[in-house]
Amino acid sequence: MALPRSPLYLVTQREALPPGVSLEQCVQEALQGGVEIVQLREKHADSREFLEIARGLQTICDAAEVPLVINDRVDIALACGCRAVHLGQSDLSVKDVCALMPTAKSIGVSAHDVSEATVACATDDVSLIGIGPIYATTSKSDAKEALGPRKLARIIDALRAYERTLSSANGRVSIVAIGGINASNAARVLHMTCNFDTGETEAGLAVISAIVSSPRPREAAQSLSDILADYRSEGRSHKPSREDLLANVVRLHDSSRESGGLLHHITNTVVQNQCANVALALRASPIMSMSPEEAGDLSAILGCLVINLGTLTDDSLRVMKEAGRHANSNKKPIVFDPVGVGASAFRQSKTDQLLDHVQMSIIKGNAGELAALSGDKSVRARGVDSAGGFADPVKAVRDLARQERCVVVLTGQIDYISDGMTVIKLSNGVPHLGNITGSGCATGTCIAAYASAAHSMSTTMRATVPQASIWGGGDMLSAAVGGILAMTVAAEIAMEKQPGGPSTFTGHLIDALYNLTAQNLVERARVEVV
Ligand SMILES: Nc1ncnc2c1ncn2[C@@H]1O[C@H](COP(=O)(O)OP(=O)(O)OP(=O)(O)O)[C@@H](O)[C@H]1O
Ligand SMILES: Cc1ncsc1CCO
Repeated sequence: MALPRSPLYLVTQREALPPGVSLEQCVQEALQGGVEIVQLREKHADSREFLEIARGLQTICDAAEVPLVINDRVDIALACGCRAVHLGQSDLSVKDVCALMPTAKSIGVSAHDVSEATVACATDDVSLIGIGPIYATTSKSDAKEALGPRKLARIIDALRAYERTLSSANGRVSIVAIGGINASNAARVLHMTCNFDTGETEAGLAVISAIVSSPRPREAAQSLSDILADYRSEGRSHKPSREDLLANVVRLHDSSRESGGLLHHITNTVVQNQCANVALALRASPIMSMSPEEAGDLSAILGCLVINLGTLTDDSLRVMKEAGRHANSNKKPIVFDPVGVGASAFRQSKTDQLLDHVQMSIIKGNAGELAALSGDKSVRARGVDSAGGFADPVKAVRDLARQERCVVVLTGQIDYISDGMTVIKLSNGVPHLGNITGSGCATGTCIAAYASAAHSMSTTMRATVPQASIWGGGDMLSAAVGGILAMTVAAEIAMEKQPGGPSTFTGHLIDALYNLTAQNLVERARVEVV
């Protein structure tokens, strides 16, 4: 029986069953809900009891045509006629298991980092690797530090890159993510494991308590199986042309003028007023709220959340995490502006925490900020400003979009936008934008206004990146193009009013944003799909 590639994988734990429920009942129901592999894991049973349970589950799994895997105990697997085992790092080696069980059909191995994962996949004998723990878990007493979905993605990327170097006929190993996964965090895990070339997840989900401890294991399995299905069936849509993009921007512009959304800003104290005025000029409704207590209520009605790191404190980080969590579970877009992230170790480490916790839809920053996010030391930052640029900005935005699985916007004299596949170059704008504080922050507000429109039009406008559609609920690539065009084209119109300096320029800029038409955007757009 071949293993499914990204399976819903149940690991048993009798101690976690609700009172009165037998393991057989639980597994039976879980199989009806869509579980595709069952692993029998018994840490406290004696050998005879273990074998008896294994035989019972083997019968149930055979009837459902689902593979049963025995954790750790090759002797039990041999005795019950099961030819699949799963091994931890301190269990028997793969080589020893192959010697004991030459007829093994499937060997799985647990891994916590790139080195353990690559060692496991170097041999033809391993067909599945379980990577974890992804989140903190109570199901394993000796569990290592939680990896989080971003580290999981990096391990999978490294593993797949390593597989490509293998000259043997090794097939691609199946991967499952394990540790603290449940219906509320599963989509984030799958989002981060999506392969950019196929649009499908590279990993399945292994769960213990989310199914075993549920009073309704069939429904619990079914909801996880439905989430997985979203990440298997999404086809990748075509790369948009310049004409497609501009047509999308026009639709977003018209929609936002008709009914602008609510833009919840968690932003810095320097630009609050300016961003609220920019939102109003674009017919959106701003609300600057810093209370975690109301983040849930706001999330239910908002069009887009803006998270801006400008004057970060531990208190504001708490609000960002709480609002981000709500926005993610309500599938609302989030625009993240990592202002000055490279300026201090404090900002860098808090940003890492935030990105582990919240899936952004769009990240917008100058070169210094984006270089800090991607760990590129070649671009320097000066506080909140950038003191240089990328040697290859096209590659920089594409790579960061792939790393963070979202749309990335690089601002500067030339702006670049990528969803990880397509890169768009925008050359509108005027130098005065660099002479007023917070023009980048206000650009984040412009992008949020178009992202809100994209979210509300998500049923009619399909995203180019399937996984972005899950988190932004709409075409975030076109929204980013719309937001940048709005700011830079309005700035060009403002300059034509001949402002005396940065202060009058700011006034003209708000007026130009207020009077901006879709025709202005299309006629002036200097946009190129690279
Ligand atoms: N020299 C320039 N010529 C044209 N457009 C520019 C220039 N400098 C900035 N812009 C535009 O200004 C907007 C803000 O980008 P910028 O890179 O200045 O943000 P930032 O550094 O994050 O700003 P801040 O920290 O003040 O908020 C972008 O839309 C960008 O296109
Ligand atoms: C100057 C400044 N300092 C923190 S945020 C901010 C606004 C521009 O990013």
